[in-house]
Amino acid sequence: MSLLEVRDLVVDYRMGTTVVHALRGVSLEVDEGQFIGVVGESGCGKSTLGTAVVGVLGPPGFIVGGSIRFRGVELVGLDAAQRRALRHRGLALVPQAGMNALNPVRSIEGHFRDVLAGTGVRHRAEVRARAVSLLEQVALAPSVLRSYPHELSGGMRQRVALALALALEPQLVVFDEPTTALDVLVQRSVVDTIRSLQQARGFAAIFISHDIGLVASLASRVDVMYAGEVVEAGPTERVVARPLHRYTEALLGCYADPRAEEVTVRGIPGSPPNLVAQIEGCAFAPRCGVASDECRCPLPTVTLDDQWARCVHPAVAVEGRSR
Ligand SMILES: Nc1ncnc2c1ncn2[C@@H]1O[C@H](COP(=O)(O)OP(=O)(O)OP(=O)(O)O)[C@@H](O)[C@H]1O
Repeated sequence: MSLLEVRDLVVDYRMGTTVVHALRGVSLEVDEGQFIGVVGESGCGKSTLGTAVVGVLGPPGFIVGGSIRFRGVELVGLDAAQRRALRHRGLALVPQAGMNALNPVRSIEGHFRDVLAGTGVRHRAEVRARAVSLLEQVALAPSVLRSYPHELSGGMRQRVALALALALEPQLVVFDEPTTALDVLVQRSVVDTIRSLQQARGFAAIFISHDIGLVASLASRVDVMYAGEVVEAGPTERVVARPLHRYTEALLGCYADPRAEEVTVRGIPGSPPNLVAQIEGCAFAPRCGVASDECRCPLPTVTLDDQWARCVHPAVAVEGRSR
């Protein structure tokens, strides 16, 4: 049994009569201690997936189908109190580094007090000792406890968010674009901290990013999302070196290897589809250079070793093809 099993997850955002179909049947698995990446362009549903998994998706977002099993327990359909209890027993979210990840009028110590209260740690001295130890693990000084979020740099706030997530002693951490708002050097040092914490503590992780290069440096497996679906998945090295789906191929073309002799970066023409409309067949077809009429019909799943994609015209010769 996997630590996390997501099956055919469907999530809509409902605003009056408008419905955005943000997740259109997403399935993925994460094993104990496994580090997976979820990549895709803005608006493809990555954050929706992350918030649904940790149980913090709220109106106007609704799970309308599918299943999320964590350690064999079905999370879909739990009430808020049950979800909260479960979060304190193994699931944590590290959101983007922005100010809104932390309460601007609460000191950092106050944040630790709130989070640790949920784990039964309430005595002031104990809260302080745990917080100092957690801050140390993310390379922050104890004096940070007295600070308010606006007094810290973006990188420091991101480290605080990381320490707060670790306070829950999670078995699975969802990192939602944790370094997007940071400059490149700070980004690198936060990523190094995430990597070494994961190795030391052995938690499983879902690292959400639009940057497939960054994900490749961290995750052993990657799921590529487009328009609310996983369109390709497999071991990261294989997906990066030999993408099957034309969208993954295009996404990889957007990132340059700075060590390459000749650097060419291509954008992807057009933009992702509007998720209000129903989509028939491959959502990437209108932007794909090799699309045909078949791409507007139900799609085959093509496989090569332990990599798969839902694509009519895979970028390399495949071994298997099934409907
Ligand atoms: N609170 C909301 N209300 C209405 N629509 C939403 C809401 N949150 C997300 N959406 C819509 O759901 C779809 C998926 O959004 P989501 O934020 O999950 O994508 P994403 O891949 O995480 O994008 P980004 O990288 O920009 O955060 C988009 O069409 C988005 O506009």
